[in-house]
Amino acid sequence: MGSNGSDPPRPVVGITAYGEHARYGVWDNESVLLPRTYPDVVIAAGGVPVLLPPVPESAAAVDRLDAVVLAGGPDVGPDRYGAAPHPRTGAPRPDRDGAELAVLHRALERGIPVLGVCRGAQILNVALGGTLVQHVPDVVGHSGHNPSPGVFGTVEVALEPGSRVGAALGPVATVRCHHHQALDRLADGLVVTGRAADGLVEAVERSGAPWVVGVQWHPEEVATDVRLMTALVRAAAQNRTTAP
Ligand SMILES: N[C@@H](CCC(=O)NCCCC(=O)O)C(=O)O
Repeated sequence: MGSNGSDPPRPVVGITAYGEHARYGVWDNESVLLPRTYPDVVIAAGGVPVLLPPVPESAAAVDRLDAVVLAGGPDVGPDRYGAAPHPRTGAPRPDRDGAELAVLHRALERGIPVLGVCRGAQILNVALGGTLVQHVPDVVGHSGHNPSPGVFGTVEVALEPGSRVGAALGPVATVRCHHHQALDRLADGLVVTGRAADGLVEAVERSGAPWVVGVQWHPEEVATDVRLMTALVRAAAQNRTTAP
């Protein structure tokens, strides 16, 4: 039941989190972390956020969720897509790779909506058999995708009419980006629905139900624009009413 006692319950959205060493309060230890912007944008879109730590048990938590957000984060291990590491690829994070791949596969099995953000779009492509460009400047230069550490670039993206991102955002979106990798060979079952002017893939989706979208940009970085997250939460609510 919703907060006023009569509305339908708000969709519960699991968000995958970082496992990082961190210092805060009295703590100086391994921590489960996520920028606050992620839960805030889920709440603003009408969902209830829960964190999914980078542990195998997070896949079991998917059975209690209505939707999943695969958050941004470190580089996906190249072994996950059959490549040798590029010198600029970050240190492997097998715990997070393994947990997110398991979360995603369980979400797809259950048929609940998924939004992959930046690394999350890359995980989506790798999970379904695609590959990644390991260092964008090798291909097109950074062109605003990754200006400097801690700074998000501004990129204009052309979106396919009739796609899920096009329906949510219109034909062109100006987005915030921070990535040095990108989608390369597209996985079977994914279609490109958004590209930057330099040709980099910025958005992909699976056709048909459920709602499965990956974006190379960061919708959670623009608190005033919750349209994409709202599309995810609406799809989750719709899915709950139609699921067997
Ligand atoms: N590592 C990948 C993914 C980009 C991404 O998710 N960026 C946001 C967070 C970055 C971080 O935590 O280091 C890439 O750079 O392409």
